[in-house]
Parts: sequence; structure tokens; C-alpha cells
Amino acid sequence: MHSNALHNTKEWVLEPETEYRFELDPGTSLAIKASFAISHPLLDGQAEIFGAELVEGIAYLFGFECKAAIYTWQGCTLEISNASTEYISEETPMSAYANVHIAFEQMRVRALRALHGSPASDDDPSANADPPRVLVLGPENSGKTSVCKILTNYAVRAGQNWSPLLVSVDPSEGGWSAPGAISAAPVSSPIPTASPANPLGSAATSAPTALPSNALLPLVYWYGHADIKRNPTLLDRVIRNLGENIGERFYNDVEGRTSGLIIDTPSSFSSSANTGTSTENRHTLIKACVDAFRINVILIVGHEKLNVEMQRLYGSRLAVVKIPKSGGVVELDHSYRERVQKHQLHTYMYGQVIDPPPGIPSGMVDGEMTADLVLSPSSTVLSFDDLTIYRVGQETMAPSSALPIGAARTVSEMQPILVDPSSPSSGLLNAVLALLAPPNPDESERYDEEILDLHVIGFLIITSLDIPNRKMTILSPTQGSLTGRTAVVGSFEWQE
Ligand SMILES: Nc1ncnc2c1ncn2[C@@H]1O[C@H](COP(=O)(O)OP(=O)(O)OP(=O)(O)O)[C@@H](O)[C@H]1O
Repeated sequence: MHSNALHNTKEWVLEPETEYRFELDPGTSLAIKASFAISHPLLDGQAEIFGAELVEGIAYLFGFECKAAIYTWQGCTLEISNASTEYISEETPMSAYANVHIAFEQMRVRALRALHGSPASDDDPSANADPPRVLVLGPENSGKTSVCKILTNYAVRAGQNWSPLLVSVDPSEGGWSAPGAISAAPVSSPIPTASPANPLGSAATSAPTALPSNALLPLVYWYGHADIKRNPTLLDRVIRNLGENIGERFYNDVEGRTSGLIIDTPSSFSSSANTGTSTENRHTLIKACVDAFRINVILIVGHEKLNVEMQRLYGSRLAVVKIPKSGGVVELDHSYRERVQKHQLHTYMYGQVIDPPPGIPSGMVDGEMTADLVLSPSSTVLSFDDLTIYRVGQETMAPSSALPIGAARTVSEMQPILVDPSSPSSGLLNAVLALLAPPNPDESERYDEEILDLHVIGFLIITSLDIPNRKMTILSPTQGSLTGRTAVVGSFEWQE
């Protein structure tokens, strides 16, 4: 056993190409330490979590009902404190995912060579020199987010200095910021997994002074709702904005572009069952991604019918590839997802703190995952006139069928409507607001719907409203004055 052995632990010996899967109950945490001494004379063992390698001898902490798997290609030994549900599986789709990664790697290398004007002699000169720009689709609980993470982590680990752009257009997960947002960030070091509050790793947006070394600086747009059918026209618009603006923000470096991009999508893009999303809306939003990010590969996670549907729509102009679903993916129910959203907002405000399981001294866990991520948001009192607040679209919209034939509903869906905090029905108390980047300083360039096109620089919560004195209290981890700023409210609320 390792000299820094954990106490009260179980030891699991993993054979090559197997994975240890675990699920945590509410209020519990778990510590895992890997050791790599194996019987093979030439190989060292190895262990990875969704593609990110574990360092031997370090205790990794998991919390908040985390569900995940530690996979090993060569075998390893895991020392594990205490999981609520745990088992080892010998059947995983990791070889298939590794093959997809190898194909993407070849595309990246070809793109980089073409950029430098040095195609390899064995390359077909007519071969496409585009890097992989991948849209991952699949039904609920198919493991889309995990696949995106594995493929991104494999690219980062390849030792070629790739930094693929990871994009989340799933507003119910919120990527790196708050639920209701969609976002993109270039990833240059492996994304860890510790809690479902940060499924794609932690972002730097909320804590400029307390950054873990691998924090990301994402580009964020605000949709404001969990459900895509609430306002698909708005989601279409913010997806297109994200696609357009990643170009400006991240693509100055042409070499960086050769790493490609990977997009995680909500399950409602893939299936109308359970989600109530019309096929027309699904297709429109998939097309928004294909156009905005110039997608050249669609990966379908384990869904034959969707594969056929996408082959029919896109098979003639881009690669549509079906990959198997992992049997380890856990079915997440609605109440779990709501708990994660609340926890995400808490993490955004206060940082991520996972208490080690009983018997594990906190000094023994990977420091970056605990103390470094504590944030202290500030409460500020503002006058109603200091902050301009909008809501996009009217609260009660007539169904399309009630409109005169040919009448467009988009006007009201996309209309920014000023919210009056002094109105008792403002809906602002405990609401989550996205703080927008400043509008164009040139007045002549301004337009009515400009606020739909501005990216997000932070989030805040209105924790109290004092209507007689026209004051409101705001909780936000972002330093700096809010006076004169513009914010947009959606349908998320949060209370401590
Ligand atoms: N091999 C595995 N072993 C154990 N847990 C896993 C495995 N793969 C995925 N999970 C867990 O299962 C849950 C669902 O996976 P994931 O979020 O990747 O699916 P999804 O298709 O993106 O979900 P959604 O329906 O939200 O779009 C997550 O908690 C994830 O960590």
C-alpha cells in the first residue's frame, strides 16, 4: 500500500480495459487514489476519469451526487473511501471512442500540415484539410457530455499542444457558468471531474483572484431558460452569436484553429419524446449549430433512428458517425437535474467545496479542488435606476395557432422588454440575471435588439427588493460597479 494510504478504504484491482463506476448519495463524498504498479514487465498502469489521467498517489475528491467512472487501459489499483453504489464493468465503449479520437487526430495533423504548406507524402493531396468540427447528438442520458469530455481530454493529452474549443449549447447545464447560458472555451489542460456543478471543468469568470490553474475563460451568451421549447427562436439567435463570435475571440491564432471544436447539445435536439420539442424546432436548432460552427462531423451517441434522420439530412455533405452508448451512463431524473442547477448557482457564487469523507484528513486531498475554490460574493445595495433590466419575449404569448395566418410571432418572442422593479409583478425577487457586456459606444451603431447579441460578463441574483425606497440588494461574485449596466432576467430563481 502507498505510504500516504487513505483510511477506511477498499482496494479494487482493475484489469486492463475495465472501469470502476460509482454513484454518490446526497450529502456524501468520496476519495479515490490510484496506484499503477502492475504485473506486466514493460508497462506501467494508468487510470483516467473521462479521459483525464489520474496522478499516482493523489487523493481525488468527488461530491454532490457525482456519478462517474475510472477507466484503465493497462490496469491499476484503486483505493476508494466509500461509495454509495459501485461496481466494475468489463464492457465499455472506450475502444470505439479512442478510434474516433484517432480519426480526429489525423484530421488535426492534416489541417496543421496544410497550414504550414507541408502535406505528408503519403497523404492524398485532395484530402480535406479541415480540422474536426464536431456536433455530438444523442437522446437523454446517452452520455453526450461524457463523450465530449473524453474526446477533448484525449486531444489535450496528445502532446501536440492542441487546445480544442469545447462548446456547450445545453442551457439546462449551463456549461461553465450558470444554468440558462450557453458557452465556449478553448481547453488546453485536461478537464477534471469532481462534481456535476462543473461538468466541463471550472471557469475563471466568477473568481478572477482565486483561479485554479486550469480555469477556463469562456465566451458566454444568455438564453435564460432550461427548456429549449420555451423560446427556440432566441436559442437559435444566441447559438449563431456564439458561433460568430468565437471566431473573433479565439481564432486569431490560426494554429489554434487546427485543434477543431466539439459541441455538447441538449437531448431535446435529438428526440421529441419526453422533451415535447417539435421536429421542426429540433432541426432548426441543429442547423443553427451546423451553420454557425461550420460542423463537418456529426457524432450520434447510440441512437439508430437519429442516425438515419441525420444521414438523410446531412449525410451528403458531412460525416455522420454513430458511436455506442456506455452502459455506465446514469439515468438522471428531473429532480436531480434541478438540484444540480441549484448547486451550480451556489458554486458560481461561493466556489466549490467538497468536504472529505470521514477519516480522510483534508490535507491529503488535491488542494486545487478544495480550498482554492472558495469564493466570497458581495452583497450590494443599488437604486432601481442604477441597473437597466430586460426580459426577452412576453410572458404570456398567444400560441401560434391563435395568430392570423401569415403573422410572424418572432417579433414578440425576441422583443427585449424593460422590467420595472417597482412593479409588484416584476418577478425579480430571487431571480438570476445575466450581466451584459457594454453596448456599442457608437450610438449610431445601436439597434433595438442589440441586447440579444451582447455576451455575458457575469451573473447576479436579486436577493431583496425595497419598493418604497426604490432599492434592491444584489448578490454577485464579480467585483466592480454595476451602476449603468444592463442585465437580462430569465426564468431561473435561486435562494440560499
Ligand atoms: N461510464 C460511466 N460510468 C458511470 N457514470 C457515467 C458513465 N458515463 C456517464 N456517466 C454519468 O452519467 C450521467 C449522465 O451522463 P452525461 O451527462 O454524459 O449524459 P448526457 O447524454 O450528456 O445527459 P443529458 O441527458 O443531460 O444530455 C452523468 O452523471 C455522468 O457523469
